[in-house]
Amino acid sequence: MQYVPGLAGVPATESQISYIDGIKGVLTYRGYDIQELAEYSSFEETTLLLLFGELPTSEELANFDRKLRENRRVKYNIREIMKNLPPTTHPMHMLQVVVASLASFYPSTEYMKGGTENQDYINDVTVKIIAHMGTLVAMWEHMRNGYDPIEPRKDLTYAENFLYMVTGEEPDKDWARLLDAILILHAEHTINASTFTTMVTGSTLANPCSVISSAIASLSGPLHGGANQKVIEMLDDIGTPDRARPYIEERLASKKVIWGMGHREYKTKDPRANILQKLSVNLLKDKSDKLSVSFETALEVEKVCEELLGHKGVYPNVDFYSGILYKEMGFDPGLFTPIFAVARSAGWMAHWREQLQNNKIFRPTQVYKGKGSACYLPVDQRG
Ligand SMILES: CC(=O)SCCNC(=O)CCNC(=O)[C@H](O)C(C)(C)COP(=O)(O)OP(=O)(O)OC[C@H]1O[C@@H](n2cnc3c(N)ncnc32)[C@H](O)[C@@H]1OP(=O)(O)O
Ligand SMILES: O=C([O-])CC(=O)C(=O)O
Repeated sequence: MQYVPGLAGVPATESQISYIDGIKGVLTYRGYDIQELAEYSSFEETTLLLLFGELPTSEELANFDRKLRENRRVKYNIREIMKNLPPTTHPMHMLQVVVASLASFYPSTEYMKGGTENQDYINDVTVKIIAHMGTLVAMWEHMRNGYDPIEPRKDLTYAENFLYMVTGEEPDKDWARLLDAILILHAEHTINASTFTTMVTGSTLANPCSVISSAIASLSGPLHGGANQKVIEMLDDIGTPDRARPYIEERLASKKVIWGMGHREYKTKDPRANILQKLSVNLLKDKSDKLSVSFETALEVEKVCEELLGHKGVYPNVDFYSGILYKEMGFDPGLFTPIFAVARSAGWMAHWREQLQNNKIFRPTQVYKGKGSACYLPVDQRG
């Protein structure tokens, strides 16, 4: 029996949701190329595609969109739970706690029987969780700064409402479209750590709110979704493009990772990093005729890393350019990973549902390396 660290290359499931070609740099959701979806689809439509496997008809889309809009508002008790968190709570920790607490309001006795026989509960809770994610992140942005949250609106798309709830201003259509594309790009990515967490927790038939809470915890780590905040901190630390090379060389010499670089599945540049880089250029050009210092520094970091790490197949991943976009859009760095979580809730729910269709509890084995047998000695007889 061979142990494979990190289960690298070990299939954990059979899935129909998304596909990666890590050599060619291709990502598809249900067969549709990510570039096309980012350009032409909406987060709402992409979510339906991920959940049900087909692009929806206009009636199906309108129906789903209406349900998402109707489920944006959170219960008073949830708001009270949030009020009692210290304002220093990182938005990812808030999200983990509050999404777990949703289980109190959406208990899962029927679904706990297993299988997918209670399809209404599964569909309702899917909408509830995805609709609530954006609301909770936007609410906390005000609450952690000592202000009352802004109520969600039903007349706006998911991305528009998120922008409105964070800024309190009428959402700019171009920025909402940009955020929509960002949400699509982050919505799904095969069996990454947080999706695997979803599947493991889901396989025990835990309440779906607990399932998604565990996925949020997994995404928060800096080796996974938490890297997007680390990237902007790193770029700020570097300061200017001319300081990139010595900074990278020093980090590599002390065996530290370069944030936003490298990926288990891609041995080339992540296709989403290419798209996010182009979106950054467009946004920056719209705002001024000069690129930002962060962006120039990022380009230099990418160049130096290609030279020093390219032979290991280490190139920019999805987290490398997203922070620059968020920064230009005026989001606080604490919001970067939560925005990722909002988007990824679509993929998590799709995998949770797929797991239930043919559930078998995850219970791998181990290669035991401990003592053969040990003889118990009472504490007063130990040397
Ligand atoms: C949304 C996401 O989760 S995307 C990933 C976000 N995470 C990051 O950006 C953190 C930085 N990146 C990393 O730590 C890694 O690349 C991971 C965790 C993403 C993938 O890890 P693994 O698939 O286990 O790759 P592994 O660590 O084996 O890397 C292979 C080689 O490349 C090197 N390498 C990989 N990523 C990096 C990096 N970011 N900086 C420096 N060296 C790196 C490793 O040191 C290793 O070198 P070695 O063969 O000489 O020992
Ligand atoms: O796939 C992974 O390992 C990490 C991830 O979630 C992504 O890149 O979107």
